[in-house]
Amino acid sequence: MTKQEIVQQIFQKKSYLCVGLDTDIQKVPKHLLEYADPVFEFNKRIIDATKEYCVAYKPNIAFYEAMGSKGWESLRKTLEYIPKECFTIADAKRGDIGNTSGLYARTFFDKESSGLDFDSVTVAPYMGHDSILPFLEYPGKWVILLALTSNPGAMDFQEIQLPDGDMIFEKVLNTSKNWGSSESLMYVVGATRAERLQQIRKIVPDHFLLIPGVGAQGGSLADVSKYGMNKDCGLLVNSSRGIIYARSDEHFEEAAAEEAKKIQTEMQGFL
Ligand SMILES: O=C(O)c1cc(=O)[nH]c(=O)n1[C@@H]1O[C@H](COP(=O)(O)O)[C@@H](O)[C@H]1O
Repeated sequence: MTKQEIVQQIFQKKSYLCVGLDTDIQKVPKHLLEYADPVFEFNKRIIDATKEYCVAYKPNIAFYEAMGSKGWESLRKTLEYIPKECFTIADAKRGDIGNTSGLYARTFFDKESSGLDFDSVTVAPYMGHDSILPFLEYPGKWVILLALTSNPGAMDFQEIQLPDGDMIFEKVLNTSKNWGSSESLMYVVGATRAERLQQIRKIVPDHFLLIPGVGAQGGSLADVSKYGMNKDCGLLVNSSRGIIYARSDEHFEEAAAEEAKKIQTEMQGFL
């Protein structure tokens, strides 16, 4: 999917919401457990309930991998079910030596090989350019590189100041921004780190940012939008648990729709 198509969808739907499909079999409402594939049944209902309010879906691969081959099949069916206009993110946080990264890229981007055809994959920057470039060889696909993450452990490395004055997350942005372009590379910045967004926008004014951490992790949509938005919007803000587990009984779809709509309405005001 092209940047222009993403931007068009954002302004059409007046939303930059990404719904995180972090589907935990232990949290799937009981009445769905009688189906052959409860994870897919849950996702299908969540997608139907939220597709009007969001522009992207992000299944976190851990939830599917943990279920073995059954989980991969639920993931494949879920990806097929997501409406074509929605941007899809494989949140896999991959990255390895070049030839291995090539296989990870094939896993998420090459339908003939794996059955999966995501628009993008999250990648860790630690191993450097040759771990990222194999993902960028797929035309029309995106790498979403971790820059400043939402978790407390982000402080362990990402904000260490280097002798040239850059913090490590700034070095990641400065070094990687020319590996691809703003048409193929996005960055992850946690919503809990909104105070850094102005600084980040000085380095990557045009790139899209994937911002997880509103909802369950307590990040502020208002702050993220105020400091992170650019002329194209430039933001995809993710909420997973806050939407998909808004209720855990047979009314979970209505509750998910309500939560997604609430966020979309707020977003409309910021666009
Ligand atoms: O790459 C991510 O999506 C990610 C990066 C980050 O810094 N923090 C973060 O929470 N995430 C992911 O975003 C989702 C957040 O889920 P909720 O906290 O339930 O909304 C999870 O799938 C996380 O793995």
